[in-house]
Amino acid sequence: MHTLRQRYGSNLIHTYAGPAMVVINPLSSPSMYSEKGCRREDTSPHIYAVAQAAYRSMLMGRQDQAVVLLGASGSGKTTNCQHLVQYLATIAGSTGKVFSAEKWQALYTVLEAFGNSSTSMNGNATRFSQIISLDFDQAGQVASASIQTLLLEKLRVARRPANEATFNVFYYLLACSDSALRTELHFNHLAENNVFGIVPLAKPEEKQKATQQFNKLQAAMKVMGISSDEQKAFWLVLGAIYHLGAAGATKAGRKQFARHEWAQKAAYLLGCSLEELSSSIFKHQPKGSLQRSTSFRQGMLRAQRSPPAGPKLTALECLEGMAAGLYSELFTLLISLLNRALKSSQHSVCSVTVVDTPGAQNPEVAGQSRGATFEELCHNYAQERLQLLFHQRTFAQELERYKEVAGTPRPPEPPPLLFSLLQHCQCHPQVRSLARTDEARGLLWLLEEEALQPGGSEDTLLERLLAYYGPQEGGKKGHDPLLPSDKPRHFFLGHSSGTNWVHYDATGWLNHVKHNPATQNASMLLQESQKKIISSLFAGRGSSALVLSGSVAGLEGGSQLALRRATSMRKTFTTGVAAVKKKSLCIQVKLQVDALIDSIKKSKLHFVHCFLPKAAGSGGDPRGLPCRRVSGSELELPAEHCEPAGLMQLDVPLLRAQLRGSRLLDALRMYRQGYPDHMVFAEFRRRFDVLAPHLTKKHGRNYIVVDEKRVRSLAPPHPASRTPCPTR
Ligand SMILES: Nc1ncnc2c1ncn2[C@@H]1O[C@H](COP(=O)(O)OP(=O)(O)OP(=O)(O)O)[C@@H](O)[C@H]1O
Repeated sequence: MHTLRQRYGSNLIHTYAGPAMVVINPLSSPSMYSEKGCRREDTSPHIYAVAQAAYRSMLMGRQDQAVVLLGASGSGKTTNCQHLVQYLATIAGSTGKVFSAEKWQALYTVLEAFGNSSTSMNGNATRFSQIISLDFDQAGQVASASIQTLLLEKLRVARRPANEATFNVFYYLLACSDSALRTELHFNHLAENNVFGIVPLAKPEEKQKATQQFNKLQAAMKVMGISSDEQKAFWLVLGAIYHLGAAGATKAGRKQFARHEWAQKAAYLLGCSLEELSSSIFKHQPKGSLQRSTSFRQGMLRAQRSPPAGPKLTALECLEGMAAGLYSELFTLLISLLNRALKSSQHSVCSVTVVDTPGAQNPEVAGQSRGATFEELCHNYAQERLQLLFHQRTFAQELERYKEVAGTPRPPEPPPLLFSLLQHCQCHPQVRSLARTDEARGLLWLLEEEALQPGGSEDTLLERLLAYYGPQEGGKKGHDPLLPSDKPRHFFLGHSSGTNWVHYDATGWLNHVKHNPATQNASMLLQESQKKIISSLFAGRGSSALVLSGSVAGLEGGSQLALRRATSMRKTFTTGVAAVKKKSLCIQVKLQVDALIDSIKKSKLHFVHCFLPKAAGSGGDPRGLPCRRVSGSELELPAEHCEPAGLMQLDVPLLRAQLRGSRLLDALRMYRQGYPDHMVFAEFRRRFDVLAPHLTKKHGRNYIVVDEKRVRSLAPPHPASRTPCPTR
């Protein structure tokens, strides 16, 4: 370890913690870990070491492996994933050399363009969950690969929190320097207003960078085998979404476009008439004058027969639904084209899967005064479920083992997780009615019920939620996972075992989760396009099993192993609750996370915890922060290598909260009792003591005692102590 630090400077503060690993900075050279078969204890704790451990375990046991990355938004999960995949591909090599480093780089360039955007917590945040699987042959070489994506934040294309951006690709396209393409997309004259907030970058240097990014994206798509005609189809649909935003929608009276000239451009790019476009967005039904294909008309008739329940959607919500639908279709197509480039007919025996989801979201950590959105709730829910998986593998299974070892003290059970509050439903899905009951259902279920109830509102939703899970009279203080806020339709949820209190704003959630027919009509519009380059790409997609309720992409299955994974995911969507409720948007969120968990739970799991060293601050780009990552040597190097101000950049309470929320100390206690490996523990303590030197003291040689009272007093304040709660 010492040698590595001398060679690579400011890179290492990773440590093993029993079955999991902490990574605060992943940058290092693959050559350090170049031997395929190194044992874990021979290598320094590092993201490459995780990759190597998974690879080695797969080779030795012929068992599928999965690496799951956990942590807050901006803590470096995606960056670590990229290092991990690139490293695996490099050390394993590939059959017939079909997977070059250039190909992996191209894959990530394309994914980042279409799936990332700048948020208050991360200047390049991933807005979808991805499962990347590398399938290996008998000789341990990469034979094939595949990607599945879920939980795409598709509404971001039309609506998002103030000061946040839409998907990167829009800025790249708006800055493209190809004049023929600009003319074709009607980009020579841009609108002054855009209801989706899609506007070109203002600063010349940003514009120039976006132009370069667009060229890079085109090159990457080419590397991934996406032809220029296929690329053109992408630009046309993205251009149409931009023009729909410029067209806007009426605020009152008849639902229609506010500016028809821009809607006309959108219709032209999509290859349909203005009337067809307007009908599919606002009327959801055909007019007698629609002359086109019967299937288009039949689809509209289907929509007419099953009108959405509850209060009507506004014209703007219909328009947003169409934009989100178009983008979701485009993203699904993209993933399927990427899989086309990754698949091969080579026989594979085992796989290593890497799971990257958007990190835990908390606008307050980024200095934002707004409440968190429904999308942020979904990402936090996925993080809670992955944490639960960590909990099950780290604690539940270990506790079982302890029971078998006589005389071994039983380690404390960690506190319950929040996830049950979010998804809980006790009754059988087949017989569950949608009528309100006194049953303590989870937030996602309650949200769905209230959205379908006449008179349902965010207020009734919160009333019920607080009645089931809020503070009770005589209940233990400080143990409630849910707290009321003094702002209407706001509430607090204590994520990560109460170490990350998120203030949510439920305003508009009911309409948000309502069935929006315009979103579904998007796929039909693309399939029926008069532009062949569009219709040929999308034709047949709606009826095929490529998309599950528009939520999971990449289920084509190129290899045998990929087919197996796809089958497992499909099963999640067709059995139990899913069979009855897969059309419900709220339940879909749960099903998507179920599918994600199901796809990896049979594998041997490796967890990587990534920590954010410092909050992004008030709306700033975290990449611009001077001391972006904590590194071992920043903490330990002599003064000439380490600016004292650098140390001041560490947000120690934030780091402590993440450390507690990750349950790593619990895991360590368990690990110490189960596997007394003095070296590992001593190393962990040496590195992390700096975060809480006064919280730990040594008993005997190597036993850690955490003063829980003191830890609690140093943790971020409980929201109840900051906000007066009138209902308490
Ligand atoms: N070790 C590192 N050193 C310096 N910068 C880093 C490091 N790791 C990541 N970054 C930068 O920090 C930013 C956030 O990283 P990344 O996008 O990987 O985080 P994330 O956890 O995946 O976030 P999200 O959950 O929002 O997608 C990126 O711009 C990345 O370039």
